[in-house]
Amino acid sequence: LHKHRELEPRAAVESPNQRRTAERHALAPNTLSAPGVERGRERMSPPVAFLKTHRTGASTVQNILFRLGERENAAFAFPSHTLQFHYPERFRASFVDELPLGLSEFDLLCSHMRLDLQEVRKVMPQNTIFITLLRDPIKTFESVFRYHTSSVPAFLRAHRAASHTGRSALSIFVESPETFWHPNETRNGLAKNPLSFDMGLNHQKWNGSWPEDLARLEEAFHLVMIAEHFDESLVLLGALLGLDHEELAYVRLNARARNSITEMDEKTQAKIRSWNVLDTLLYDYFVQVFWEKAAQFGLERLKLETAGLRGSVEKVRQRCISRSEVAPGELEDLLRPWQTDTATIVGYEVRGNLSLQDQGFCVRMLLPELQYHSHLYFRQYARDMRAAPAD
Ligand SMILES: Nc1ncnc2c1ncn2[C@@H]1O[C@H](COP(=O)(O)OS(=O)(=O)O)[C@@H](OP(=O)(O)O)[C@H]1O
Repeated sequence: LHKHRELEPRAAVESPNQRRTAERHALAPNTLSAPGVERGRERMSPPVAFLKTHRTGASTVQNILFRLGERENAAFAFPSHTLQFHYPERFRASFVDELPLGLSEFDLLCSHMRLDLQEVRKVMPQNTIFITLLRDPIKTFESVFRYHTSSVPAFLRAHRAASHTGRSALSIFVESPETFWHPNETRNGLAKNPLSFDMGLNHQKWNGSWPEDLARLEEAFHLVMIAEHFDESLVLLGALLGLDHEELAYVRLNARARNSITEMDEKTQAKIRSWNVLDTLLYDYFVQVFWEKAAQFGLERLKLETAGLRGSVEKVRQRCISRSEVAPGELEDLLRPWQTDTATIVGYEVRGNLSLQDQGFCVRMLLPELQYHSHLYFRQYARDMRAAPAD
């Protein structure tokens, strides 16, 4: 495997994201790879398009898919620039990088985008499995607000208005969101119904086509996972993709430190719900669809499999992690998640004295998105991921 390449993201101004050591890390071999997998393609699973929604637990699912793709030497449909498909623009097939030399189709797509189903279908093979992940809209919004405060104009205004008031920017925002939010302003997609926005729906207001749009999404997606039933969701994902418990085992990635979570009283929660009413509609709809799928799978079987998966998750934690919820400043570069100026994202310390094989397995399990993406991108194209084009 190539050496992990350091990246200089365009916006790397905050010290928590700066590479503080000159150390370069080689990723130890992927223990789950069959020998020689670097050369030949060893695809066993169907092609997958994973719509990576914001602040839902999607990096954790993406990590499972990254590991799957690396193991099987899959061709990733990566964005041509950065980690995201020109977000928050609506996805277009032209945002995808070229097919790797000698290949005729992509196998996996799992980077952030605003969905356009027809455009994704132009990129992915016909038998692609479509999956995504939704989270309780109140929790999602609180997380999105805190994490993306500086990059979403409406949030930034509320943040400024809150300074010196002793109140949270979130409570000030939801008290009168229209004061801070302008419908035509770009980069405000996440400021109202972020889940619906990512799903490509009209996220500003309900209209007559909503029921039809929801039904179309239901038809298109083989599985809409639910973060509140994360393990059950993974069991259903495993059944779709033919993955066993060890392949589905995960650690919770991209989580905020406790002091970066805004406490919400009931009034604030109710206001968040009403500002994001379309997300509630979307979420409730797919929770119901989820339990229909679970019933088809068999509820007793689901319970058993979930317990089995949890056992594997626990084993992986024991095997790989020496410390959890580690502050970014204490993490080595390779394992430090991307930070924003309004949220601290914690990570993990990998156990010392691991065999080379275990190191390869464990480091991949804990790799934050940027590091894993750039590793896979380099592996696929033998060049570094491109920075965002200049405006
Ligand atoms: N397994 C599992 N179950 C439940 N919740 C989980 C899980 N994995 C990650 N998380 C929580 O998801 C939040 C991060 O989401 P994303 O990775 O989608 O964020 S991002 O959009 O890629 O930045 C982040 O939420 P907050 O900590 O509330 O911000 C994570 O804690």
